[in-house]
Amino acid sequence: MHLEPYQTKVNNELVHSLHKYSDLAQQYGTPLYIFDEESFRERVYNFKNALENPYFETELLFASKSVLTLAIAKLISEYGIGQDVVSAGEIFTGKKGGVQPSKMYFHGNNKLDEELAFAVDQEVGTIVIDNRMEADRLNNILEQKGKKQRALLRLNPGVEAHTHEYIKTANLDSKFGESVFDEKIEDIIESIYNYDNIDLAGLHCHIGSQIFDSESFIKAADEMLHFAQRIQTNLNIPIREINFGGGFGVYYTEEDKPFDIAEFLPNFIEHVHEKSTEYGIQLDKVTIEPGRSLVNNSGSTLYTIGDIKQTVGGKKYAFIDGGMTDNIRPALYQAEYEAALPNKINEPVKETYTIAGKACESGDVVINNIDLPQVETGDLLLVNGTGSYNYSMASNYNHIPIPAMVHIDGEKSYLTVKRQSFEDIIANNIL
Ligand SMILES: Cc1ncc(COP(=O)(O)O)c(C=O)c1O
Ligand SMILES: N[C@@H](CCCC[NH3+])C(=O)O
Repeated sequence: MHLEPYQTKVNNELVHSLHKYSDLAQQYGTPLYIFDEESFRERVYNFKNALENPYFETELLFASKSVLTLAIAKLISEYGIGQDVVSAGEIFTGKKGGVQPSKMYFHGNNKLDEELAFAVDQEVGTIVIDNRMEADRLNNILEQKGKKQRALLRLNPGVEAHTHEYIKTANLDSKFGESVFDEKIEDIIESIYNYDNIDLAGLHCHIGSQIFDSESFIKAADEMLHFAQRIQTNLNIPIREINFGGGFGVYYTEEDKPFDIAEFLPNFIEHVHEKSTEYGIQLDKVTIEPGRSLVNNSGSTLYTIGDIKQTVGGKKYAFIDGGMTDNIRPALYQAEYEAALPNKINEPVKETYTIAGKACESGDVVINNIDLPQVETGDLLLVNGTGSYNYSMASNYNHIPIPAMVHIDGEKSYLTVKRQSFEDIIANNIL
């Protein structure tokens, strides 16, 4: 078996600060979600820079389903980016953290009446209508309140994105949006446009998540612009904004080859400009709403190794004090991660381990077969690339408390989410 030098297994962005981790573990305990503000700021800056252009207004929105806490919401508002929300809960948290509702885009395939009413009352800037029934319900709510609401319609452009089945969103049977291939699509758009209380500003699409083929985004843009031309020509309805969603792939392991956003986005914007000019569409605004690619590699999770077990079948387990309750992705999507032992960073690789969590579930494995130096009880294990869809998908299965979260910024660290207590877990129980 050939084992590579240990350091190459570590995501570059976090290598420089490996020495900090034992201090953080001492101060905050483990398991611990760690969020690096410096790299997040840098990514926001790169995205914003790459969107600048002389043709139309652009806005960067953060898909807050990927991770949302009051502290993250505060950063979003400080960095002047908008928020993609998918529930009244996300609107509530975003606003509490300082995001202006006018900078929110409200998505979701079954927004409840209460949620729509809440969004309208909070003066959420844009509601992304998912389907014809929702448009009808929204208009009724607006009529009752005597209000007008800016909206986009979510379309499914039918672009095939090569990603995990569960995180594809634009195949023909997707539950999201209305299809451009629906024979009633023009009627649907016309009736939404004609509602007195809905200001239909344009269209939205999102073709899936963790996508590495930049061509898929170009194809989706072509489809959307072509469709916008059809709507403009056949219905005389102007499309002023297109929101192209998120979905840019990120690095988890060596198999992932993300494209460079700073290179891709200016070309994408240029392409959108050229195509919209060719089709005679006067776009005022273009929006994108990445989640994962803004935060994933700013996040890591620090665990403590507990027991180590050699099975009769020959597998060597190193158990951690967390697992699928703080990171469901390996169990849900066979997602892969890299990890390191911060206190043994210079030691040579010794053995292959399976990193398993403590939940009562055989599938509670965070990393299958990772080569590490000799792992001992009490070692710290740092799993990289957990900044998105980890905290936001955490659960209390087995009544395991959700870990604390700490933000680091250079030498500074501060707690942003307290570790759950057992009392917190049963806070809503009634005896
Ligand atoms: C509508 C919408 N926008 C944005 C996102 C963010 O995706 P990602 O985190 O892959 O950038 C998602 C999630 O897939 C989504 O459903
Ligand atoms: N939660 C998924 C992505 C879903 C994106 C939201 N539509 C993940 O962890 O990869």
